[in-house]
Amino acid sequence: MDSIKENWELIKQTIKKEYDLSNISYNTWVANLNFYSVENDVVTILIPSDQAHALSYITNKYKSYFQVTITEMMDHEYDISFILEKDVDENEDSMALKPQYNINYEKANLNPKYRFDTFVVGSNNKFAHSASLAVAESPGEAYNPLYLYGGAGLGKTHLMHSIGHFILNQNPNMKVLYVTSEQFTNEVIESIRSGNAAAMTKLREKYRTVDVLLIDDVQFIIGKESTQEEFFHTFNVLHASGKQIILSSDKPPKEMETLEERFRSRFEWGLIADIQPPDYETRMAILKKNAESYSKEVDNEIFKYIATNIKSNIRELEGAFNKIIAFSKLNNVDITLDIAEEALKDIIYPDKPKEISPSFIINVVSEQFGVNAEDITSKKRNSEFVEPRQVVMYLCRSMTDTSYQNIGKILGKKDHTTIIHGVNKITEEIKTNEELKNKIEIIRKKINPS
Ligand SMILES: Nc1ncnc2c1ncn2[C@@H]1O[C@H](COP(=O)(O)OP(=O)(O)OP(=O)(O)O)[C@@H](O)[C@H]1O
Repeated sequence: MDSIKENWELIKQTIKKEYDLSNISYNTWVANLNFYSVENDVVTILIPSDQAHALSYITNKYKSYFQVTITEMMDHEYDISFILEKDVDENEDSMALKPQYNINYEKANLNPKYRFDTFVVGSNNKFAHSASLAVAESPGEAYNPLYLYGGAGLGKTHLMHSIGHFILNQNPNMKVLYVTSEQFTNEVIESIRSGNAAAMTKLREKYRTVDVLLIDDVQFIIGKESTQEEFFHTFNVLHASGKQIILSSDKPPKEMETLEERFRSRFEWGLIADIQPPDYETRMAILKKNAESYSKEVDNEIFKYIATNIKSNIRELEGAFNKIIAFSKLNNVDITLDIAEEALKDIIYPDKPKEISPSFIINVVSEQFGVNAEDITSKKRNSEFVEPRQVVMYLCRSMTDTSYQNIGKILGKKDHTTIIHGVNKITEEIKTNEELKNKIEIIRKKINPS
């Protein structure tokens, strides 16, 4: 049997083919991964040091691909572990710390794209950005809790993840944990439902032993009785022991009508920082930064067109740009102002009020499910893409006037019967599946906060 090392390039190519990876995904994430060792049936793979921020992303997304492919090719079961190149190069003494660093990164639940160096600072978010940096530099000391608030799609989540990455880079042994309030709620409900004391103890251990806890969209926890009670005690334990808490919400504490006084006072202990909608210059800068990963030159007029017409939500701004790119690729045309106008005609109506577009729905759903928008509109049948795709079908029907035929077209030329099936499937599923119902509710609020 040939060794894994000798077959390394073949293994990677097989993964590309079998899992239908685009050239961009393959070149960005897989091509640079090198074989390091096999010991006790564990294959260790080297990640280049300049991708340190992507360790947890690569592990989450590609570990199983490598495991299945290598096991099948070698006809022997292997486990997979990833290690950063720089950790291997360093001397023996410091190696003792490194495995912990890897584990901490994997557990932190951070999106590799959301870092300080990919965050554009403008007058709208300057204060929140400085406060986040201050907290990242001295967790537990500068401001505790840090409470970030602002409208939908303005960068709260991006800043939270940036703080997490920064802290882990500076303090590899710190335990950082990012969760959405939806994840937190589901875990609390699950451990209560199990009726098992050990499950509750495990949950408490998970949340009360971290050094940095980041909870996104905390407004969704407020009012949910047992979840908010669990959150309250977690908050107290962490705060009392000087651990850093970072929260985000759509409103400042004083404007949250149903917020009890005990929460309000705690949220106000540290620093409250708001993020406002971006001004024109910041919108242009974000669009240009976003376009850096696109291989072709884009005329400034296109950026101006988007930045002039989409003002209040950065998720929409990015979605509009992605839509123009997709439109030009699908129709095999260059990007001109006419093409941009055509591509965005369902988003930008010159004189009509803004409507909710299917592409915006796809964007929000993909973010909430943690998958790429292009996978939702692809033909891939992997289970992780099927459910979000059906949720898009369901929301397009219930939140827009788009016909079954058009939803089918938008979702990669699917037949209208597939769309009807998807819509029915979700309609039935949410009658019994609380978790999915909750998730869809949050997505709805993100799509249409009013
Ligand atoms: N200042 C910025 N620079 C670069 N990208 C940004 C900036 N602000 C937001 N974005 C991008 O906009 C998108 C939406 O941002 P994010 O998810 O952080 O918003 P949010 O405020 O958490 O929204 P929600 O309340 O709906 O969850 C993300 O892709 C994020 O990377």
